[in-house]
Amino acid sequence: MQGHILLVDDEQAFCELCSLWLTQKGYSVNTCGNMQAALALFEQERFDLVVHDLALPPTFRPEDTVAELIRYGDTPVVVLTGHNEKSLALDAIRNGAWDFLTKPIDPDFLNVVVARAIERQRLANEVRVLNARVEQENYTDTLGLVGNSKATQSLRELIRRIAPTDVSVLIQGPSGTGKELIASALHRLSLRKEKPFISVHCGAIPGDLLESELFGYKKGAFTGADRDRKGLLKMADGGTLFLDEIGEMPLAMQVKLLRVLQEGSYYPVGSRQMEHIDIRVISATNRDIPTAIEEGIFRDDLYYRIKGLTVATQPLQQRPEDIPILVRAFLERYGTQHDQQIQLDPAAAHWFSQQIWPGNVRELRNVIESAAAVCQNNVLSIADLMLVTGSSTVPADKDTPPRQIDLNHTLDTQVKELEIALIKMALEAQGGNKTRAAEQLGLTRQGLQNKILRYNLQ
Ligand SMILES: Nc1ncnc2c1ncn2[C@@H]1O[C@H](COP(=O)(O)OP(=O)(O)OP(=O)(O)O)[C@@H](O)[C@H]1O
Repeated sequence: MQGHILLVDDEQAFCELCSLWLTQKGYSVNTCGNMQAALALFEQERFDLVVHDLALPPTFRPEDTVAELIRYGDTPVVVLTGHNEKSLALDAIRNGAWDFLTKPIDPDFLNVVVARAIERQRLANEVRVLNARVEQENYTDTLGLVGNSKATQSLRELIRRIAPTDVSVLIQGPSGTGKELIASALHRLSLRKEKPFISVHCGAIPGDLLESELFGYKKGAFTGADRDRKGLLKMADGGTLFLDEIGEMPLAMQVKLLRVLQEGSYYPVGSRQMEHIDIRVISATNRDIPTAIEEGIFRDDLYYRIKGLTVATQPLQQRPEDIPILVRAFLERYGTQHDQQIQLDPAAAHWFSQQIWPGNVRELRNVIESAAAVCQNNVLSIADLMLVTGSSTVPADKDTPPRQIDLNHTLDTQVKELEIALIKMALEAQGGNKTRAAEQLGLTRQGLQNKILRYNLQ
């Protein structure tokens, strides 16, 4: 079939003749005698072209038809006009019609105009598909980083540029904003990609174990060391060592790590044999390291060593335009994993954008996966979201901290509660960075510090 055409004309004999010409050329044709019926059919079926008379019942006023042509959207419309209706034809074209034909219709002319219009529609569809593909690639590229906000776009660009270099990278940002994802993307795009990517969660390994985990040990080095064990540093040799939550590393271990990074060599616990390694170090933290240095819990020399290039991740609150894209991507991933296509109810889609996500992308993803698991008939609804989040109402607005107004409490108490909630939110959103949290709240750093002390929020 060459294309599907909707022919709208109140003259039945003309419709029959025209349909015959077009079907002989391989098109399929539906005819309607008035615009109302045509629009109803247009809603139900997908047409490649509409061929439209202008003087139609009930009013037979061509201007009325011209004004309504817009309702055929992107589908090309060829209008049929009488001999002295040139200005009407021009009006129709101004209103979006693709071309016009003057009655009486010459079948050869009809054929040429219809073929051109259908070809134009085919090309427009192709462009649309290609654009959607490019857009999709922008949203989720090989880095696995979904989102199309300015922040996410810049992040991708930065990753692409710094990945092939061997420079150390410090990724800084709130929890759940993709720091580990970025570290692994940096490795995958680096020249070390064939070698190991070893991830060490510095906050999860107890301080006294961290040294033997990183450096490895010799049999008999301590009670329980019943065999030689290779450390994570050696395992990462030639590849990338990812030091997650480096801000949590005990000070004593920081000194030892600094030495390894400076010298590229170290002794495993209980060994006299020096090991040499060649690693690229990527670190991540949700702490504000300069503040940690001021507080004496992080060494400035180690900071300057690991800092190299700093990549900052933003909380979802600062890039809300990523939320719908992430929701769609996680639903699709869930669907692929479970061989199930899940639709998102429009109210549920709206709900996601209305929420504050302190746990950022991780929290968003968990909520989607839990709701997808309990949803019925493959449609994820508000009720599913309420069920998995334990909420009973939809919060009013994302800028409004969730709280109850209660006339049984004094204004002072409630203002204080609101202040505490806002300060906590800002600190959480800024990964504990007081300077940025103060900026977000419109306070000076000292002003914020005073409130933190007053409300005992340390
Ligand atoms: N832009 C993104 N696109 C797709 N998935 C993302 C994105 N950002 C984060 N995620 C997903 O969110 C989850 C949390 O990400 P990740 O562990 O990288 O965050 P993090 O910043 O390292 O968190 P933490 O500081 O708590 O360790 C992961 O499942 C990750 O795949």
